[in-house]
Amino acid sequence: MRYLTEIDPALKNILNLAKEQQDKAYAPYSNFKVGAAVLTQSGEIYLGCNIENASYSLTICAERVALFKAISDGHRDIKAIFVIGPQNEPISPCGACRQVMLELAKDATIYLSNSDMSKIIETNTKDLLPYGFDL
Ligand SMILES: O=c1ccn([C@H]2C[C@H](O)[C@@H](CO)O2)c(=O)[nH]1
Ligand SMILES: [Zn+2]
Repeated sequence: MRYLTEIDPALKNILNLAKEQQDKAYAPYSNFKVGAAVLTQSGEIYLGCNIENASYSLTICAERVALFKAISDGHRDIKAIFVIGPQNEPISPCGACRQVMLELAKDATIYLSNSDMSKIIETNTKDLLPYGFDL
């Protein structure tokens, strides 16, 4: 895990797409809008936002939406995941997302950004979930 103060321009473009996706978030309960992007090895990009529900626990996080879109399109080769939140510090994925990423994006590089992309953490699934459950 390391802190980046700048990011490769190609990656920054993808992070920007994730940022735009924050506007699409359906978050009337928390008003906490998160955007995500998933990059496949073949270069395709899938975007996601968080989608909440009046039955709060049914909420799904932005990164799982983006990842499930990629998986449901047949991709099993996830290269990178980008998540951007509304705070001044980089977003931190919840435990459920960490478990899902460990299974579906084992070898991905994960970029976690604050709202203005001035603080970005570069990490991976193992660092995010040491000793995670697997069969
Ligand atoms: O990494 C994260 C952390 C939180 N959320 C969402 C879930 C909920 O809608 C809102 C507040 O927790 O933010 C995400 O989408 N991704
Ligand atoms: Zn989550």
